[in-house]
Amino acid sequence: MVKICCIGAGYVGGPTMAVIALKCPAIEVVVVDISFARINAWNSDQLPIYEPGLDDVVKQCRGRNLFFSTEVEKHVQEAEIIFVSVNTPTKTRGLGAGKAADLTYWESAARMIADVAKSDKIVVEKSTVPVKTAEAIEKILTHNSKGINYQILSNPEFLAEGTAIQDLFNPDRVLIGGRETPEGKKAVQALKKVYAQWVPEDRILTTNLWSAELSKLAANAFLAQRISSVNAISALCEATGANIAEVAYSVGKDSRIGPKFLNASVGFGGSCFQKDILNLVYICECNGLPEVANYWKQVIKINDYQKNRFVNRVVSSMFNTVSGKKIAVLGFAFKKDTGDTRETPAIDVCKGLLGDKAAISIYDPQVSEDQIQRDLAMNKFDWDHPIHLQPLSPTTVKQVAVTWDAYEATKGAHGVCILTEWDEFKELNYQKIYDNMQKPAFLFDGRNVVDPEKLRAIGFVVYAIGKPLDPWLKDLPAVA
Ligand SMILES: NC(=O)c1ccc[n+]([C@@H]2O[C@H](COP(=O)([O-])OP(=O)(O)OC[C@H]3O[C@@H](n4cnc5c(N)ncnc54)[C@H](O)[C@@H]3O)[C@@H](O)[C@H]2O)c1
Ligand SMILES: O=c1ccn([C@@H]2O[C@H](COP(=O)(O)OP(=O)(O)O[C@H]3O[C@H](CO)[C@@H](O)[C@H](O)[C@H]3O)[C@@H](O)[C@H]2O)c(=O)[nH]1
Repeated sequence: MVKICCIGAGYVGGPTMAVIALKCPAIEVVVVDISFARINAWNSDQLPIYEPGLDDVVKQCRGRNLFFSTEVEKHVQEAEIIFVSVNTPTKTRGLGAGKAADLTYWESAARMIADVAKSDKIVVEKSTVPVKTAEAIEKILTHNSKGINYQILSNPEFLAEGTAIQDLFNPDRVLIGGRETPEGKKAVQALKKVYAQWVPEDRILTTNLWSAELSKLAANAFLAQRISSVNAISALCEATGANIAEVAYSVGKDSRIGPKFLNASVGFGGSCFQKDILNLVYICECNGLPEVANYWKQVIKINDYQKNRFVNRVVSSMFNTVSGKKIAVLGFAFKKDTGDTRETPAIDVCKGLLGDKAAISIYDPQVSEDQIQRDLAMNKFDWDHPIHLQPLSPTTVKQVAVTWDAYEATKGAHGVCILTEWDEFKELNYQKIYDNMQKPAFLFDGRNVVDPEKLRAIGFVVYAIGKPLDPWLKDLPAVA
């Protein structure tokens, strides 16, 4: 039986390996991690991540050909193919701080492989890494090789959270980059054979190593760029009376542009877009391409602008102060159908409101109070380190309450901010919410989930990103 080991049992390692195990019953897959808590959770009924469809896949193969273990070295030693899916956060200190990828976890995984391996290995980069990382990994492995042959492949992951299982079952493409030597080509074929169990051959792309590594960064940059483009236009819509939903629909009807990823929002979040663009910017700078670096930097600047703009809309609408006012925040995750809060725009919006001394009451169907408190107390970029290595929150943020019900969160509030597009927020009884709020009652929709006209008919003052402004907001500055 072919044996695969995956180092890193996170949002990528867990679901990808579960799907490989499901689709390839003849392969034994072991996912290993240094975090006992994570592995215990993978072995329990309460998986460590919330992802629609994941429970079912794990239940079908766990204990059959899918295993989760903390015995990292043992399973690395036994495997022929080793996926490395560890964190690659943005560096917080030293050279490239705030931009470059921190490869500490990757390097330590590579050194461990070199230490324990006794047979030839195919080492697969699953984490998102800077271009040329494979060269560095190759050096670590071959300098410590004891005569063992290593082939490094780049096989970046394109799944999105919330739809991971769907994306893995039916990927737009699987990308495999390898060395163009006979051994490199053989390794590419070995990995291709795994995916070919369920992915049509014409969707398995093979390239050289550097193209595969760069394609991942480029794909995320292009996706994020679309969101910043539509968000930039949303500001102009508000200034002119155009409606972003109509503009995005009309623009996306052009088959050269397409309709996806054109939803205006309070800003993009998630552990990938900002981190990967910063990484791309750093690589451009290191390669003497400042113009290219500046071009991509703008995608992040517009995202920051959009989050600030939202906070300023809230504060300026509410008589220029939210001090001591209760603001309900509906949704804290970075998108619907996930409990993940890494880089969620909700963190920046809440911090902005707290800066103006608001009292915040938060409800999210999948995010715990502990997580929210930790996120609001944490420093930038700390959230993408392995959970057990993150600093514990020193104190709780006092002006923040977390509730398990949208009606409780909004009771007695002066304003409501919708920051995640959970489906249940479309179905809330807004009349009931309005009746229990202070007046005038404000609603700020950062995800365009409600119908502003219906809510205005109830009595709310409504701000919705990129939509024609409420008369209340018309003469107020967009950016205070
Ligand atoms: N989250 C996504 O949707 C997504 C999608 C595509 C690619 N990626 C990329 O995949 C990589 C992993 O992302 P993630 O979201 O799964 O991160 P994660 O934090 O959820 O998981 C990473 C895991 O690796 C473990 N780990 C770190 N160092 C280790 C070591 N030396 N040995 C064993 N385990 C170790 C950590 O304990 C953690 O559980 C990142 O490079 C990310 O950019 C993420
Ligand atoms: O039209 C849109 C689409 C998305 N978003 C926001 O953008 C962020 C990212 O969303 P999404 O891309 O769906 O989720 P991720 O899980 O971050 O997935 C991205 O990042 C992954 C990690 O690299 C890649 O694998 C995926 O292909 C890529 O879509 C979220 O805050 C969304 O709310 C918008 O504001 N408007």
